[in-house]
Amino acid sequence: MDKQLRIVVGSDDAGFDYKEVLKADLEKSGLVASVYDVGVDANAHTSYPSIAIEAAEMIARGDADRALLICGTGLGVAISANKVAGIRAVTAHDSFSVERAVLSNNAQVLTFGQRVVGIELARRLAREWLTYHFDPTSASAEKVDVITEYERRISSDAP
Ligand SMILES: O=C[C@H](O)[C@H](O)COP(=O)(O)O
Repeated sequence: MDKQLRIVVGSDDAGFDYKEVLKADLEKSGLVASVYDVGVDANAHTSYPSIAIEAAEMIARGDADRALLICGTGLGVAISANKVAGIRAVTAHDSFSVERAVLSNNAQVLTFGQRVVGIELARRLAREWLTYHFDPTSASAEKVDVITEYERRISSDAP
């Protein structure tokens, strides 16, 4: 099951160093089907919303399963990814929150802040993240459904 995951990684320049380390870890893990990098590249300065929206849209289109996004705090990429319909993105810098982000919230996007969390903790959390899979028959599913239903309602109400 783990091998089926298609992961998108992305960062702004404030998260570039962590993005490169975490991408290499994912590629070496043998636990993911593919890793796709939406940037930034070294010396690039694309802002965090553009990167996060591109990654989130890949998930919304069904081209990827999850995204791991890094900026200075992890907050800007989470806010931006959450603007894409159907996307649930969270910043989580502790083990329990990473677990619950998947098992409670079915969050497809995990974000870290390079200026907030140490690299070894970030690497550990990313490894743990891969081991969790949302159970659509769990008691948490109906709560996530409320979010999905709200999104459906507001998009059908839109002029
Ligand atoms: O959430 C935003 C990020 O932390 C970003 O990397 C830095 O943004 P700023 O340069 O606007 O502080």
